[in-house]
Amino acid sequence: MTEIPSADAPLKIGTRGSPLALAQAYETRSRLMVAFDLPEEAFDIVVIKTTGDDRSLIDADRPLKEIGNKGLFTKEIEEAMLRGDIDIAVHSTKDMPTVQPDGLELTCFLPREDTRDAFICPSVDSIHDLPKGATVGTSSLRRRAQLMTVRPDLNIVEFRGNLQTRLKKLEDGVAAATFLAMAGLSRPNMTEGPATPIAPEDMLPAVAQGAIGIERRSNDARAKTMLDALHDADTGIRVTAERAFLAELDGSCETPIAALAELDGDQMRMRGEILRPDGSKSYAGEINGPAAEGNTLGRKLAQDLIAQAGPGFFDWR
Ligand SMILES: NCc1[nH]cc(CCC(=O)O)c1CC(=O)O
Repeated sequence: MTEIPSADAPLKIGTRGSPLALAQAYETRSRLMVAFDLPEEAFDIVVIKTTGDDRSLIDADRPLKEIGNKGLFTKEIEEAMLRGDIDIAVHSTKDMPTVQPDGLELTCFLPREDTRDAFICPSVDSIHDLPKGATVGTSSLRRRAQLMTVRPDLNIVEFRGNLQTRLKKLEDGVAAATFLAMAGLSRPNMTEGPATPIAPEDMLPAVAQGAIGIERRSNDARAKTMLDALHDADTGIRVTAERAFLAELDGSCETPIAALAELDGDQMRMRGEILRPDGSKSYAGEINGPAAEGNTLGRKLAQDLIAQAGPGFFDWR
């Protein structure tokens, strides 16, 4: 077992307070307890409220991107870590900007779970079976654009809040269906219910969907030792390639973007898609190559799509 430098004080694990975020923090703590044979008391879970958790902002039905897109769920957590109030931060990597602030790094990824989206609908099992003009709820720009390419007749409304809130809205007839990441259902153990996984061919997931990422201060030797032991190399390679794709395209959350890198031995297959927000145009592509060059593959795929889309594609921004 690796020796932990100066393990006297508990390791402070920062997280948001949502059921999904807490489940991710508990999973991280359990893995550290096993890896280093430590008791629960060796850790403190510190809940931090972020802009994205501010009910007064969230309850107003404004699209998330208007509230402040980049780092909506991460800014306050990163500030706490830079101050030393927490030592590590557990995130859904999907919510993370592609670049971390000076002094912090995101280099630890837990084994990736189901990357697919789920179709949540009490009445039918597929998007294609929804009645003409049906109302569906989502606050995701990507899902909205992808839906509009296949079902331009649907009435898409802003849908926010945790799983319970959304299910209640479906019950109340506010919408016929909604969408969630499969990983967001399984982590807090809420797979029961009207959820059908959607194949990536039908809805390519968001960059890094289903991957928990753990951030730390660059100069924290204890945190580095602990997180190095949890890191899953394959997940790291996949997520890094997808984030390179995202960085090359945009970086902000204003463009509907999807990507999925998969490994077969030392080979990577990566699919990507960019869309106009209204679904009127979408460009998709695929690239294959050595996993060791994942970063380059991600950037190349992004450039291919930019070339396909032609000049002016991003003009609506
Ligand atoms: N945007 C919120 C968010 N961030 C991460 C997940 C799910 C878990 C994951 O993909 O890691 C979700 C919920 C969702 O998209 O349904």
